[in-house]
Amino acid sequence: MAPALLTRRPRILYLDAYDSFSNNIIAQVEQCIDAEIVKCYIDSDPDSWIVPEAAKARAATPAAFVEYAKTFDAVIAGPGPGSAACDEDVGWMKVLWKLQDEDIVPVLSICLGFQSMCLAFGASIQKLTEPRHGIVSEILNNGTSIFNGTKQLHATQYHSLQVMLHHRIQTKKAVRYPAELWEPTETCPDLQPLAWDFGNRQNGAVLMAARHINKPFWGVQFHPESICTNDEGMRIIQNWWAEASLESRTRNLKTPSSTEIEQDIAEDAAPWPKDSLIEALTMRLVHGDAIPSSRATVLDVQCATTGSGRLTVSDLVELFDSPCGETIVLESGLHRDLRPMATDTGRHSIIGLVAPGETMRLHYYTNTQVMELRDGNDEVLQKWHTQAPWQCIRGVMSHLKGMLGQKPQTSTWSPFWGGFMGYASYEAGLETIDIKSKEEAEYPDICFAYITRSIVVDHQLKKIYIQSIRSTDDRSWVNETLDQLYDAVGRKSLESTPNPTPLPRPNPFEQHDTTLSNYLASCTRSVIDRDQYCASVGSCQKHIADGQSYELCLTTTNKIRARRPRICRLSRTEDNELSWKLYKRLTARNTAPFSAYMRLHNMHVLSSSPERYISWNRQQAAQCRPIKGTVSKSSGATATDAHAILSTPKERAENLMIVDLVRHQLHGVYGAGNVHVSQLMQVEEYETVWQLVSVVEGSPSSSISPRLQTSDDSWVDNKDPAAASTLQNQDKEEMLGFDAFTQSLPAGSMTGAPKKRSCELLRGLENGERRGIYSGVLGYLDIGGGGDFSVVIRTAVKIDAPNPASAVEDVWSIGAGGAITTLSNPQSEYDEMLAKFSSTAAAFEENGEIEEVEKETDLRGIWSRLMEVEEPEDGEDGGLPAAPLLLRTLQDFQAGLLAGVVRTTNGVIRGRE
Ligand SMILES: C=C(O[C@@H]1C=C(C(=O)O)C=C[C@H]1O)C(=O)O
Ligand SMILES: NC(=O)CC[C@H](N)C(=O)O
Repeated sequence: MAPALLTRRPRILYLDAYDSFSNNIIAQVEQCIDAEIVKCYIDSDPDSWIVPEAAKARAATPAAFVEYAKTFDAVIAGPGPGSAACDEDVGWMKVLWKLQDEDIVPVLSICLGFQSMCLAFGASIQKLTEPRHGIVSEILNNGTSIFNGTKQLHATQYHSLQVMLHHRIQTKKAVRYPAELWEPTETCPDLQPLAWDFGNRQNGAVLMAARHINKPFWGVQFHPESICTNDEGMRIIQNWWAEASLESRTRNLKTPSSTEIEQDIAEDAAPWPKDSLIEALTMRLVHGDAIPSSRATVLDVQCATTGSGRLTVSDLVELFDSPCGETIVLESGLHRDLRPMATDTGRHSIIGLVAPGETMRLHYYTNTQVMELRDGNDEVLQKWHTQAPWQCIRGVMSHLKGMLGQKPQTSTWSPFWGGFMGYASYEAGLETIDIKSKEEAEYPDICFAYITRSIVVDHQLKKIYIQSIRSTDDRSWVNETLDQLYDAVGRKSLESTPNPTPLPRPNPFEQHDTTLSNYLASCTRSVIDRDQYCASVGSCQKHIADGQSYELCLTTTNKIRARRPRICRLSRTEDNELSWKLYKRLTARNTAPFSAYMRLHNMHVLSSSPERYISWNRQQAAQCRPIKGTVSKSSGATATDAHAILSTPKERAENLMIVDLVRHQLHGVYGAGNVHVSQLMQVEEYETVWQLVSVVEGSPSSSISPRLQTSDDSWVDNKDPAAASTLQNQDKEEMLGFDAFTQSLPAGSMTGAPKKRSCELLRGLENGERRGIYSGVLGYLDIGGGGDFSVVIRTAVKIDAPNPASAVEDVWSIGAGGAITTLSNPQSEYDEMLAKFSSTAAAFEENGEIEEVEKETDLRGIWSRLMEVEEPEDGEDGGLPAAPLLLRTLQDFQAGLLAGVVRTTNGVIRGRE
């Protein structure tokens, strides 16, 4: 902690240039300095900020900003997309550098902020030869000023542009004597260099930090807050504050008191939607059209459990006839011996029973901003206009939680008791960051069914929970279902006796079904053209080189078309069952910890996602598990090869950027000191792949209310009206997970960073097409306060034609893509996209073998490069010869293999016969 030189708690203004790392900086500063930090965007109207009354009347002018800035002890000008030379990209930052002596405020500028500062004092901004995003390097500094006492500094960089002081080391690539490195130049006499990076030969010497020689302005080009910057990052902030607070001590600020601020917030934030509306909506959801009894509704969790034996999730779903109608299944993929694929993420499967005529739903459409409450027949009961759909859902969840009565009296816990199951589209996510989608969609952007009856399977304990949260007593249903499942478990066990080994999963590819066979035979696919995709990758890289983005997750929508069987046109049940069969083929071909089947409204969603977006438990501890980096085992790559590929700077940079982005999102909700990276870029071994996975966790701070601290078993229901105000605070604490869920949309691994600018660019690059359910999130919101959502990838989506009875063709959309960085190879990116598409498209192939996809010639490149790889002699035990194998070739090969262009037999690479 830096020495406190001010007699009161200092206030620091954080100017946010719409970066995806801002909250990490704020959290770091809060950990170094006991200060109040106020975050404002670079283009916000100062009048709309929490300002003293006097400043409130003024227009959004630089003068108003100056008045506002003067109320702070210091300012941090943060990083962001774009260029310091573009006024819109830096907003109010440029006013800082012109402050008159009497108004001057100490500033720490970071990255874009640093570039803006240097530009103001004579430097120019130039593109780096090789952009540096997510790259960690050793920074040479002179140990003075903000670097005072620093040891070896390793820091993460996120920049494409650099500051040119026209220093000899930059122009001549040499200095006359070592101390010249730290001297101001003739062009920029006011800027003293404090640090340089020599880590990249192409870029030469890149300026990493500077200070103004007689104004209290300091700046760094690197990111002191990144998870991969070492502890010296903290020391730099402390050093800055030690110098900045000396300046601040001499200033006499008129600062608003914190009660004034709170009042302002309370006045500004219009309480929407009204609590009474939310209550009415919740009642409608819970009671449908039934008239609620006079007593306050209590939702008891009625629950029974039994062993699952050898029953699979599919067996259970079919037992309830769910494939015939609407249903939602969240399935954790299992190994062949029925063990969970992943113990952390794949322990449970959840079947949401959608009762015909009974299950209520909420829909929301981004283009019209209309929300609908629908009844069990999918008819609209009520609809209303809202700009705050998530506030509405939040309110309902909060109310439902308040109605929770008795919890299950079981020794173990099911993560879902009942509540909402469904999805939010990518566009619903975009709306939360103020990117509007005006195009009409044929399906809702948010779709949640209110699930009151559910079956949860704990694959680890081999236990089934049969649960109901109906407002009326549902004991008899629970008991009948228990008997039904008990019998089914017994039957399945008899079927497999006397075979002592576990039953293999049924292979849907071996089961004969004429309708299905004909359907599959009629399938044709259309995949984006290689040149077109590579051109888009090139455009992404141009935007990155221009400093507009650090990483862009480019995607495309591929299609599979099939002739619709007559029987499916005639019978909705048959149509639904066909989707279910396709889902079973998908999970057999591409088993995944976040598989999901959803038939609701006009949507058929078949998902085999490997990626968790976010989960949070009932105590509000959240976990995100971003994946960036995959190596397929079937390529013949050994664990050593996988580690080698996944430790290349390209893969690590991709992963690091998303880890920092996810930390930023969680910091925004959980606050400084409560966000931890519990796993950083570890290679995890799965059944068929190695993955580079990080785990970022947010936990409620230790000051949280005792109610949340209690274990589930000692839950104390707090309905005492006297505790109302405490409850209001508790509401915030109890919805932390939900808030992290909504405030992190759209999922960062599908956008890139910085999120907002990247999403805007991607819309242009993807021709403004909706990504829809693909790229969205799918999962559940539990009435007990928890939740779990996957990222919707490796997923096929079909939307019913307006008149399904006469439609002759089914169109399945399968989105696929990948993160593009400056180090990406466009051809390999196409192959990677194709591989991801094919992992899902495989469900639509007749014999389960992957057919050659369109544009055969496209794949020749991979093959010819593979040919350069030494082939094992005939009869020699295969395995890829590791030494001559270029990493790039291995990646391409892997993509080719997934795409079905190449395959291995005993580890020896073969072309298609
Ligand atoms: C875009 C997709 O996947 C995303 C991109 C990944 C990557 O670039 O490595 C990995 C997992 C997903 O976050 C997709 O599967 O379509
Ligand atoms: N992280 C940043 O602030 C980046 C600044 C600027 N857009 C660049 O790429 O150089």
